[in-house]
Amino acid sequence: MTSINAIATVSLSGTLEDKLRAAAAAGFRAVEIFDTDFVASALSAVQVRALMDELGLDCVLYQPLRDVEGMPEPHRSRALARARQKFEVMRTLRCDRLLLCSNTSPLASGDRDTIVADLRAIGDLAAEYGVTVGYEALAWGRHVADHRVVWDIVQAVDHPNIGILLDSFHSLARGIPSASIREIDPAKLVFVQLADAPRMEMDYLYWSRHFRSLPGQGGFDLATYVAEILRIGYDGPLSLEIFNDRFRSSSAEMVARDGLRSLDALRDAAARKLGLPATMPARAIIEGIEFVEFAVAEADRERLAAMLHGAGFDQIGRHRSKAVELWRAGAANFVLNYEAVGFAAAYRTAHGTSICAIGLVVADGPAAIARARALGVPEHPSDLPAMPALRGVAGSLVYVLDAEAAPAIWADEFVIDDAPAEPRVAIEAIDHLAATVHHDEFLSWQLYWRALFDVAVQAPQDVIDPNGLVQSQAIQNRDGSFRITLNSTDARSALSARFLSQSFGAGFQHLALRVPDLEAAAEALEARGLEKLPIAPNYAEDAAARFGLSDAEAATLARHDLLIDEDGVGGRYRQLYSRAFARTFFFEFVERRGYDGYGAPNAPIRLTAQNRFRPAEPID
Ligand SMILES: O=C(O)c1ccc(O)c(O)c1
Ligand SMILES: [Mg+2]
Repeated sequence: MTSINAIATVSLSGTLEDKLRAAAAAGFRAVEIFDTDFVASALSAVQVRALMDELGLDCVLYQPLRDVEGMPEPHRSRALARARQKFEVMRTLRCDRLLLCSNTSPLASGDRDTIVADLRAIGDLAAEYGVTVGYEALAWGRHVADHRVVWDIVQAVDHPNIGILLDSFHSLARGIPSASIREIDPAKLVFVQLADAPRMEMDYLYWSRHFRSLPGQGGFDLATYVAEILRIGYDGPLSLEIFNDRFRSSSAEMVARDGLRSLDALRDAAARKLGLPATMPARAIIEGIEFVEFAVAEADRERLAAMLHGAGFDQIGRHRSKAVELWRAGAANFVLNYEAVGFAAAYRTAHGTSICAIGLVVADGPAAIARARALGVPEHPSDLPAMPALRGVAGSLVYVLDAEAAPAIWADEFVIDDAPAEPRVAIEAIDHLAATVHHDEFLSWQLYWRALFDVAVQAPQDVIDPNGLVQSQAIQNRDGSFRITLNSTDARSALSARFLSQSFGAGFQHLALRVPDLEAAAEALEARGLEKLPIAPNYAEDAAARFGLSDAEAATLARHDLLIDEDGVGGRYRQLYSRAFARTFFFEFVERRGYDGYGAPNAPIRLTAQNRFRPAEPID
């Protein structure tokens, strides 16, 4: 089985030197050098080779050479001259594979015999330098845009120095069946480039150059693609070639680290498809959210207690030895941590009163931790051996509770009071958590959840905030008992951006609680003093017309400031929002009747309502 992981320099930000250093620091031992990165670099080929020696990197591909086959003179001779010059550079770099991408020039001939003859000429030249050329079908190639056509041409060329190069983006963007890879002779498969991408309706070139992502961050079935490649016996490098606008402005170290993690997770997924022995435990099955932990500043104690009370929670326990309280409503547990030292205290210092950790119940706790280790996800020392902690992308913690051990934690750690006399709001459980993350880290968080846990993603949503566009991605387990949405924006004044600056970093901005009947819950919440988010009166009239509501139903929406959505196939969702605590987090109450989404059409209504409470910008 193949084992070399590589990354193309084009995937990483910075100068060529920055890119090489980041790749090596993340643990890569091999890279593809992107032609423009080298041409633009202040380093000579000799210096690049010396740096790679110092960093322990091999150059496994130089790429691309463009617009060669089918060109009329004088372009044909020029193309051969360019090829020779690249072969000279490659000799110094000690690189023996070159990527030739299919011609996009309007001058190019589609005549098959001409293309075959030109590839033979390139092959003869490559032979002089001991180079093998991999011919790649660009999805937008002028005459060759499909790897099946490339394979047909490569067979006709029949030259020892000319083979096929597969790039998952070009194959999967065009919907070419992965089973077609079985036709390829592995001895002629020169190299494999991998990229994922979100599914979009867009021309191939623009989609490829701006929206590629790491495997596990998009919508392609890369596990099947790689399984087919390994099935035919390919044992060369698997290499990430990611053109992505976010990555161009992100930390090269973060992208390189995520890149290696994504390849390891992908190899694992492909091995499972092939029934090969696994190298790490399977993605962990999440059974639910056991608790959410708040780091609370002493000064916020009363205000937070009032808000939680209004939200239907009661304190039902105290920690046996720490300044920690347990608040509960139904199956939703909130842990309020007032400790002066430790993780929560440090988190509070950095972010203010906020959600600092979540506790997830997984089917097999030790296996989940073993997988995290295999993927290089850092652990955080935990006081409780039964509850190890993983670091989330932005520093909050994910406690991992084994399903067998979870029920014991409360009675072991806490003195539990009798049930309070006041009737509670009929809260069932935590429905979902909404995380707001930095624009740069949006894809990193996605990979984190998708590589570690057995979750699926819904289609990404664009949400309109009155002050800018927010991208939202829902992630959930199979039975919907774990749901999280990731939200990010680069619009400075959007609510989620203000949350990031107000709370000094990414975190959970809102938490949704599921109730069986939102009208009854609204009455109970109002009786307990919940401060609701007022919704514009225009909304109920619009919703009544849109969903054919009775006058009574519309009046209920208006009276309780509810939002409603339907999925058109019988599913219905109703929502009620609280005001925010200290401009940082807020609650949502949801009634979910056969509905699997998050009320995305209502997000602009809610965001506009929240915007009314936005404090005036300081004048500076
Ligand atoms: O977008 C491009 O031009 C381009 C270049 C080289 C590649 O390997 C590729 O997949 C795309
Ligand atoms: Mg490519």
